Amino acid sequence: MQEDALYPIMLRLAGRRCAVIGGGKVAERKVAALMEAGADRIDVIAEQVTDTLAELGHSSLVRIAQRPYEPADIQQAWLVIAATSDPVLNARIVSEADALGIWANSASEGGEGSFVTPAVVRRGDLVIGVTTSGASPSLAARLKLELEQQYGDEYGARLQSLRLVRDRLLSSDYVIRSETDQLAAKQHLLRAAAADETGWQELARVREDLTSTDIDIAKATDGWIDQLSKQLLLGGEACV
Ligand SMILES: C[C@@]1(CC(=O)O)c2cc3[nH]c(cc4nc(cc5[nH]c(cc(n2)[C@H]1CCC(=O)O)[C@@](C)(CC(=O)O)[C@@H]5CCC(=O)O)C(CC(=O)O)=C4CCC(=O)O)c(CCC(=O)O)c3CC(=O)O
Ligand SMILES: NC(=O)C1=CN([C@@H]2O[C@H](COP(=O)(O)OP(=O)(O)OC[C@H]3O[C@@H](n4cnc5c(N)ncnc54)[C@H](O)[C@@H]3O)[C@@H](O)[C@H]2O)C=CC1
Repeated sequence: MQEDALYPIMLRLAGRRCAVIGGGKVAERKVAALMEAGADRIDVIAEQVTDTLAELGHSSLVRIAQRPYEPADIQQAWLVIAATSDPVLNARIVSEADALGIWANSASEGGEGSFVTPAVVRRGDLVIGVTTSGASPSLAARLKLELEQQYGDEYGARLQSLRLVRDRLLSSDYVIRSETDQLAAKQHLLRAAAADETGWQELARVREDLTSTDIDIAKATDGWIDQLSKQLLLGGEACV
């Protein structure tokens, strides 16, 4: 195992305070990424900020303190990004954050702090993060472009459909009549649904056409599950 290996996780930021120190182009990109990830309270501390950041400062999401960094700036934060133009200061900020048990990233030295930020592709609930562990941020950006071509917007719709099927199948009152091992049968169907190209499209179409009630969606969801059951299960029938 490589000593500097990274452990990938996806963090939930809503309701958690983030602090970005620095207000240049890099800080701007980090703030945008935090907002895309659902952060709803970002403190920016910087001597100078870009016009875009100044504009964001008018919203309730981003609060800007235009002055040099002070250690008290991170004490209430859950996550800190040090993106000033001073690498020594960035190192100090992440080590102060580390000591307080706060997630910390340094934009000027990938080996410092508790996390690095990947290049990200978002398609609804699908989130793909790419990192080269600091070896080549440009390659991470390049691979992101390739993945954007490969995984289009349809993946958002696909996941919405799959979530419906999964919620329905895993609800405790959903019973597959022919099966003794309910969980194994349900997991079998869920794996098949993830590979199926037609069911999710039909469900997405029904959702788009939906004018009246949720019943159509429930019916279409059950229809997809039934179709998979017929192909895959002995009794060939799923029901409540
Ligand atoms: C370690 C890390 C720390 C962190 O920031 O978390 C880090 C560190 C550094 N980046 C530097 C330079 C550049 N970074 C980019 C771009 C991105 N950098 C990102 C992440 C990371 N950069 C983390 C590891 C990522 C990984 O390897 O997987 C991306 C993916 C995401 C993001 O920024 O959030 C984003 C693409 C976003 C997108 O396109 O979607 C470009 C290209 C460009 O701007 O076009 C360049 C110039 C070309 C080049 O150097 O390749 C320098 C030298 C600074 C200097 O010269 O002073 C350092 C410092 C060092 O090397 O230690
Ligand atoms: N991680 C990444 O993706 C990349 C990182 N970098 C690194 O990120 C850093 C920032 O890059 P840019 O945004 O382009 O720089 P920049 O020069 O545009 O902005 C630097 C910001 O730091 C602020 N600052 C400096 N000293 C400060 C202090 N004591 N207290 C508070 N704020 C202070 C300045 O006011 C300014 O807002 C650089 O160190 C660079 O090496 C550069 C490119 C990509």
